[in-house]
Amino acid sequence: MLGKKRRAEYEEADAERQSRDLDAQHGSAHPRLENLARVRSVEDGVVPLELCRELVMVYQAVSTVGYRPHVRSATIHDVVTAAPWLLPPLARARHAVLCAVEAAFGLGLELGLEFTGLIGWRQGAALGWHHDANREYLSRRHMSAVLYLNDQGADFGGGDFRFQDGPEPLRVSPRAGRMVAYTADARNVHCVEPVAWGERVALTLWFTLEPAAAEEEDAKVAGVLEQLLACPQLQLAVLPPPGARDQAGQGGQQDLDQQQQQEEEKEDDPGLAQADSSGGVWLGRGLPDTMYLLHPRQPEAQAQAQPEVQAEAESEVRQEQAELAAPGREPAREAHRDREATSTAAGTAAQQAAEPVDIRAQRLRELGLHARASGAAAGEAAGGSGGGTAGAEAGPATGSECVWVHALAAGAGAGLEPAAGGTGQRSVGLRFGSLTEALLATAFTVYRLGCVAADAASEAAAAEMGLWGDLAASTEATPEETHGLGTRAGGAVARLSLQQLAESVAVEPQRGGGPLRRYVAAATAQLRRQLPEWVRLGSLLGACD
Ligand SMILES: O=C(O)CCC(=O)C(=O)O
Ligand SMILES: [Fe+2]
Repeated sequence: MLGKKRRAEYEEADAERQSRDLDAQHGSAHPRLENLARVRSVEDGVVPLELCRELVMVYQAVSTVGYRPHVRSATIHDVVTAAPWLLPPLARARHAVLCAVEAAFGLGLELGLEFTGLIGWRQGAALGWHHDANREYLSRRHMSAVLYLNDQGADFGGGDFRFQDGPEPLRVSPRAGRMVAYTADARNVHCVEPVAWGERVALTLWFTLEPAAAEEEDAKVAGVLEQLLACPQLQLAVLPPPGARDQAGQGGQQDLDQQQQQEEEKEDDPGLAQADSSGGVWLGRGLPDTMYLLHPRQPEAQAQAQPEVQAEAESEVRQEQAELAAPGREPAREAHRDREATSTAAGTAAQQAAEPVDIRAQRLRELGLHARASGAAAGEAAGGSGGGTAGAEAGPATGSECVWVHALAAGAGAGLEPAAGGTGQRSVGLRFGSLTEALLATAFTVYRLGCVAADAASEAAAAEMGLWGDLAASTEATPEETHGLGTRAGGAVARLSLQQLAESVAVEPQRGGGPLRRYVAAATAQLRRQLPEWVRLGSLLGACD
């Protein structure tokens, strides 16, 4: 708890801040936002209630005091630093909000995330009239979105959000799953009324139209994950990528045995053979390569015909990884020099193309995770040299570039079906919107493996697995939810959830054995060492100050 003196200091600073807010010179709209059809939007059901509850738990586990009186917060950076395995729900929610904001304002994939934070407002917390770009250093904040995670009346009293003037609605009463989004400029002066009791928890996001600013948050998160995944305790016995026999793992005889068995299984395992021949991009040092084969999705015939392009992509990824690992790095900064120009092109293409174009795919290409022009019109327009093949089996065609994880290409992903519109092929493509998302998936999967190993040993881990189990049950309702990292406007792109990816690892394949199962056995043995620490941190879930 804060001492009285410190609290008084905070309150004084806050009062001063608020009094300056409306005098601030900043607050003119970004040119792109000047002529929007609307400047604010309120929408319910932006994420499922289960996800809201989960995020409240993440908030409780990670938040700290400090940034204003009676308010606690956990930024995405706090979460990745303190408890990276709690990132996936945060990543899912921020992605869903991003999609909702883009759709509501017709911003066609132009927004980048500048700030992601879980914020809890306790009794007495309030915020006077202000707009969100009211400081020089905040001028790159162009759009704001607040996703409420719990319910006024049930979890807290007071705490209404109000706009000072302008279009209706002028008052927004927080409830779980409700989002208020608005331009951050002076057209949207707003306040938060005092919280009378309880705790009001929200996911607050700021978006930017500045490409460089859009990268910083993700780069920080990816940087921490990279470090974590490279840490010795998490070094996994890496099975060699299919076909890369000279890159045998470090685990001695056991790995060699696994490798041998894997080779044997390839004979009757078309999925694995396909992954092998398409020569995808392997993500990350020390990662479970059998699970994370990133490669641009393409017809099989092309996959075999263009190995050199794949090789180029692979070496670009290695270079990128080296950059990520280098101290003082500024990842992918150079790649963004031209982004403003290309994103304008992307915007035009998005308007012209019948299907949406995913600008995050462009970011992936910049990161070197994609290097192929395969003739998709929208993709070419969006990036010049890029382009991918529409997802025939894993969702309605989008014409956008994709990075696909051929998860468990051996088809061992029990519980993973091809996404909506699937043709029933065994190879399952998972689409990630960014390197960060892919890394998050990795971190999450590692965590899940730890949970599986802890199964019998730890009540804390088991309780948490129960939570995930409930979520799994709740996501079976509709294909959209099942594949729900969120659907883009018009539902044109379906995504598999990270949870499903994790489950694909945790669930033992029905047909028994296979490289996946052996991988899980080897990895869990190693992860067990890490487990006590996870359990200790996991038990912080639900703890309050
Ligand atoms: O939590 C809310 O409803 C709005 C918060 C807000 O206006 C801000 O953080 O700038
Ligand atoms: Fe605000």
